[in-house]
Amino acid sequence: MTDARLIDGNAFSARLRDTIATHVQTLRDEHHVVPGLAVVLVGEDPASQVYVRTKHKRTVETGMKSFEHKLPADTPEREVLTLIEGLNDDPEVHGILVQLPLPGHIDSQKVIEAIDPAKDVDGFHPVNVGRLSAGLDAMVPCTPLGSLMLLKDVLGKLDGLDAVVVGRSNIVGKPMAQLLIKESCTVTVAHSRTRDLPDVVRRADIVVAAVGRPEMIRGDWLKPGCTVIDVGINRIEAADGTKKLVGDVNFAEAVKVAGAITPVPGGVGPMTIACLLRNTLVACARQHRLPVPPV
Ligand SMILES: Nc1nc(=O)c2c([nH]1)NC[C@@H]1CN(c3ccc(C(=O)N[C@@H](CCC(=O)O)C(=O)O)cc3)C=[N+]21
Ligand SMILES: [Mg+2]
Repeated sequence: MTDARLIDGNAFSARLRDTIATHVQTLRDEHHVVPGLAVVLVGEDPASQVYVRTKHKRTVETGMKSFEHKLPADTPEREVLTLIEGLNDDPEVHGILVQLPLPGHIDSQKVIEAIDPAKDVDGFHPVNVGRLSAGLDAMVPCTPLGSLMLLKDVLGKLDGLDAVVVGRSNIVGKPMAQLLIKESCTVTVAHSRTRDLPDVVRRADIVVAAVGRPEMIRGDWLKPGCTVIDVGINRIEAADGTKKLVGDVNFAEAVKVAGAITPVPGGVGPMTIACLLRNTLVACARQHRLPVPPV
């Protein structure tokens, strides 16, 4: 069999960012409104610093305003909550993202619930979680939204397909399952306690891997021709001592069996950031009661 088609998240996200930039320009020219995204980073986690820098760069490139708030690791929880209250009230800020994970002394759920649901571009606030599960207009979490865009690009209509989501996190697994249900897939959510996981995965036309375990999903777990979305981003040490980035899927094996697969890096990661910009644009249009651009 020929190798799987590579799903190019870099190229897809670049096109999406171009489309978003066009709508940002229109908002500016016709309505004198500039979408603004505030990113809050607490502490100095090196991976988080890289992500926040990339988000800032992409936000500015797209023509939006970027407001970065970098706080020391020992910032008291109440100071973070006060900052969020200020951002909620700031008319220049349409989207608020608090980079996770937060330091251990801060209750992440409390911080998430302090964000105005209309500005919750991560889609983590319980109001947005509930709205998504009820099939209402919601801010949809960026990684699942980007994953769905890639799936629709590869497969067209998804209805009737068997989808297995491996991982049940609030950030990826659960919202991914909601989106796939909405697309009329038959959805299974597997996790660490699932029995006979390889057999469960083998039934899937669509596999979404979001477990955070490097290369856990093996090639012989896959139905030939299936579509694999690898959400994992794991930094591991290769045999020769160098650091490398791998997903939750054993790519070398999976590429021989799957019909299409996302690489790591260059798959879902860049889609997450493009969807963050998309959500900020949508949030801005809604807050100004303007038509929501079709992105
Ligand atoms: N409130 C919050 N919202 C998030 O959306 C959020 C978060 N916290 N905490 C951390 C995770 C992770 N995340 C990524 C974003 C971009 C890439 C990305 O651009 N990856 C590139 C480069 C990877 C690299 O070189 O490190 C790629 O996969 O090709 C990856 C991961 C957003 N997250
Ligand atoms: Mg915590």
